[in-house]
Amino acid sequence: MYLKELKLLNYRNYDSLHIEVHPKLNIIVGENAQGKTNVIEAIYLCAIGKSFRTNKDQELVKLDKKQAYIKAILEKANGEIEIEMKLDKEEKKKIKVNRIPLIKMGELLGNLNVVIFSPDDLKIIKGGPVERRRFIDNEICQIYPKYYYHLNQYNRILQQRNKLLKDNRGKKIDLDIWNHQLANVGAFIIYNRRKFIKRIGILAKLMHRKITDEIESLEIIYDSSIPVVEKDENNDITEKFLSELKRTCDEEILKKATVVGPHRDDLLIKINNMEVKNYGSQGQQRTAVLSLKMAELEFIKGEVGEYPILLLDDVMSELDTNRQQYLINNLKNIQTFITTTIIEQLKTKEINNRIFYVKKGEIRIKD
Ligand SMILES: Nc1ncnc2c1ncn2[C@@H]1O[C@H](COP(=O)(O)OP(=O)(O)OP(=O)(O)O)[C@@H](O)[C@H]1O
Repeated sequence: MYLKELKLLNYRNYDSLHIEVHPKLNIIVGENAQGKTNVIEAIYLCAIGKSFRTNKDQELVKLDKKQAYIKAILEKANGEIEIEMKLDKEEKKKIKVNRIPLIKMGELLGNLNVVIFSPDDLKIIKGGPVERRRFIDNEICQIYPKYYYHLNQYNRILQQRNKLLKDNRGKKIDLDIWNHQLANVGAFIIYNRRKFIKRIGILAKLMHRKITDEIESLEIIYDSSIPVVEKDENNDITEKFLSELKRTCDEEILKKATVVGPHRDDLLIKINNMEVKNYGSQGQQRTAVLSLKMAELEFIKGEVGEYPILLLDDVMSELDTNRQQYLINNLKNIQTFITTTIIEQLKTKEINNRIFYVKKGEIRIKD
């Protein structure tokens, strides 16, 4: 799949923008704070329905305006798709796909697939478990909308269950109905996360071996708070989840919160058997993220039959020449958007590309 056109009105620092983009490589160049990431963000928004920088839609609307509008036209194997989004400072955003208004946000997922790689992604390695859970959930939601609905449902049940634990101030309460609901939906989440991590883990291991000339072995393991084993199906996980809830009931009354479940799970990321978070050098941490991102591209291709669009926000300068070259060499069939402050750094001569020069929310094109 690839993006053909992007239109923005009153979006961030853009009054009005209409660009036709290159099916392969698009380089967005400009000094700091000119509007490069804003373009990437608008594309991401059309894929996921929310920004990767903020949860507040009103921040996306130009400061002195009430509404913003985004239109993206894409080409996919089975035809053209038009995604339109209206953002309002006072109302919920409205989305149309091929001119049909969407009723639920989840309906947007799967129309446009993207993989984003920005300096913030180092948080997948260095940040807390919440960052790693966010990474897994975002990826699975993109290709499996049913997961998105289950995740929302799990969070609602969890919130209500935690509220009951809080309101009861340390007294014993009967949570049986809640336990069954939580375990059922939670098992679906754990099952799918493990399946995803297993697949992406194999791909990332391959990528990492190639990038490091066979020197390093990358391993990614789903570390669940429920003692699941390889062969466990959904039902087995539900049973184990229920018995863990029983086992931890005194602890949760004391802590007034649910202490086991997918909301407490994590990922272990290891290089040559050592956790990268604690023992990896900066370079190893960056390479591990690069391997993960390359794996995501292949994973989505395997799932949906087409490569997603790759958004590289300000990461080229963070990679050494070898890593940059590896990345560029592997992008030949993938539409890519790169933001950079210095065009000279990019050695992309062998690939057809279009260069966009950004200055104060205006874009000039050079082919
Ligand atoms: N809602 C808004 N209304 C008007 N301007 C905005 C809004 N949100 C952000 N901006 C402006 O957009 C600019 C930042 O754009 P962007 O994040 O795309 O920068 P960039 O070119 O990627 O910069 P850098 O190289 O520093 O990452 C800033 O000048 C900021 O003031």
